[in-house]
Amino acid sequence: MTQSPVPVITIDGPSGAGKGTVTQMLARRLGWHLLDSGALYRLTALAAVRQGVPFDDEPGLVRVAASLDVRFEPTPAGGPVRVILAGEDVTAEVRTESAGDNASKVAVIQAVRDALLQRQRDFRQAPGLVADGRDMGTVVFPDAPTKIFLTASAEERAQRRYRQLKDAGLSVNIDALLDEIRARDDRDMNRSAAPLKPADDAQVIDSTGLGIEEVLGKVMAAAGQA
Ligand SMILES: Nc1ncnc2c1ncn2[C@@H]1O[C@H](COP(=O)(O)OP(=O)(O)OP(=O)(O)O)[C@@H](O)[C@H]1O
Ligand SMILES: Nc1ccn([C@@H]2O[C@H](COP(=O)(O)O)[C@@H](O)[C@H]2O)c(=O)n1
Repeated sequence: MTQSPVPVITIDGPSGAGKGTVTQMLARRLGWHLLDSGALYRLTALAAVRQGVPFDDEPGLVRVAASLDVRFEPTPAGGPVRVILAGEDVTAEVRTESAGDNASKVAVIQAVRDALLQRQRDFRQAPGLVADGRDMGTVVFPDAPTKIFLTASAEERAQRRYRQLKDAGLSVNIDALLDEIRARDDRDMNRSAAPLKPADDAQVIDSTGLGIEEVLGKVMAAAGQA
């Protein structure tokens, strides 16, 4: 008898749409594993900077991506996962705006994406996986039974990021954040390698004006888990 594949819920969408937040809440409620695929691109860029590999050195970046020495360590009481790169805790560094921007520069290279593909697929473990990214439904898990494309207006995403950074005690400028979000959207949507777009069979959820619990409810309903 053939075994049915481990279920996957993919959550793709642009930066600041709430993918990470919803993915964490959903994975916790279902007791499933979680893949933060953006972290792998952020870590590739960070490791490249640390190893002195320039972003136009494609073979160098592929080497860095293929040999990433990373561990994701859950914290007690369901706090944020700690990210350990080559033995060093880089949890805060990997979440900065510049780490996200650098990630989107290395993510345009198809060979870098190829080097990270199997590592992402290895997260598919029983009882299930919730996977957050840009190409989870289109490339990494094309057979996922539930695909969500979570979006929101660029203005609202910039506002959310503004509040997040302000709450973290950082000095930020809303217009600069909006420009950065638009530039990242443009790079992610218009690259030739796995561009950001909804899979043909994705359900699109626009979270503009919706609270986090409301969005979670819609995602769970779409996944048949309500
Ligand atoms: N529906 C919502 N309403 C208000 N704030 C939200 C909502 N969803 C997420 N947020 C807040 O917006 C910020 C960005 O959310 P999150 O990190 O989940 O986005 P993301 O799509 O994973 O972004 P990225 O791709 O850049 O990692 C966080 O501070 C989060 O708490
Ligand atoms: N599946 C993915 C995930 C991410 N990227 C690129 O990484 C950047 C950072 O992602 P975050 O989700 O952590 O903000 C993102 O802007 C993409 O360029 C990707 O290409 N594919």
